[in-house]
Amino acid sequence: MLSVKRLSKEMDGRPTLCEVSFEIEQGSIVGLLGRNGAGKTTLLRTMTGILDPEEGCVEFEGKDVHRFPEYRRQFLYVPDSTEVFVGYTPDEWADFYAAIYPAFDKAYYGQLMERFELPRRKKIKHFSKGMKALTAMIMAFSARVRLILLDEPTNGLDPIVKKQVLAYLVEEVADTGVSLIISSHHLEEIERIADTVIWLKNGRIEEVMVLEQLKNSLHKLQIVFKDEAPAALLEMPNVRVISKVGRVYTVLIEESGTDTVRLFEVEQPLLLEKMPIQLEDVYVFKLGGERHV
Ligand SMILES: Nc1ncnc2c1ncn2[C@@H]1O[C@H](COP(=O)(O)OP(=O)(O)OP(=O)(O)O)[C@@H](O)[C@H]1O
Repeated sequence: MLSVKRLSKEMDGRPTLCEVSFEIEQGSIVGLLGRNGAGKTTLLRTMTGILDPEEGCVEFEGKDVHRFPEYRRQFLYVPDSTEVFVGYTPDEWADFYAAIYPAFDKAYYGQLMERFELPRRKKIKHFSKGMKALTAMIMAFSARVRLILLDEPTNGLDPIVKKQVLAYLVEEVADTGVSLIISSHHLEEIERIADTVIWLKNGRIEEVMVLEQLKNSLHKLQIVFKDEAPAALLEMPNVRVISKVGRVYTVLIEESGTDTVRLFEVEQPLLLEKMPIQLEDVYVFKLGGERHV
């Protein structure tokens, strides 16, 4: 549906995005992860046409969105702040979007505002941070676009509102087939909802991971050996020891079957427990140790 092709962008003369390429399929949720300054916002702003790339392009169903701006009406960028709209009421914001996005669904907008108990005629500047974030998302989903780009949508939200927002995002994707790209620093949030994760580092894609596929090819074991730990097993190329606390080893094993896991069982350890795989484990295994974004 959307292809980002070798996108490069400079900010203030400094390379900020370098040859970034990936695809987004209909109905998918893509997590965009990276540390502060990795280039996430610049990528989202370049994808939506707010910024022009130096090199490369963004194609929506084969059309270059920088050359054919009308295709940008098929997607919508939700920045991490709603400052632009603080002087508006939600109803005025909805009118503004309805003028830009031809499929804006006013009835749906009304339903969602009611569901989340948000006032429609109060100025946004009097809203709390959580209310502002929810309103921005409601506007985006009411626009009935094909792709929504969310820049740190859960930033500053309390845990209850955060949970509500994440559940709502998944529900929208399931109901409408809209695609989402969500930038975040939070592995644990993204892993709950994304099907693909893109790691951005210094403006470059470090890794694109299809989560289900990866989680199925990785095993995590907690093991306590009877005697000496078998070095030959722990040093196998598809095995990585991620921690050793006393005699307790936590290891990751990459394989689609269970042959290596069996080799550990043959050792008859005192304890061998299979643990659930988390996105952080995938990151540690693939990218080696740098655990925090
Ligand atoms: N308007 C701008 N003018 C100059 N440099 C900029 C501008 N916007 C971003 N940059 C630079 O581009 C780099 C990437 O910034 P960007 O905001 O895209 O990163 P990010 O991954 O979204 O970071 P964060 O997680 O902190 O929001 C940074 O080095 C930043 O200083």
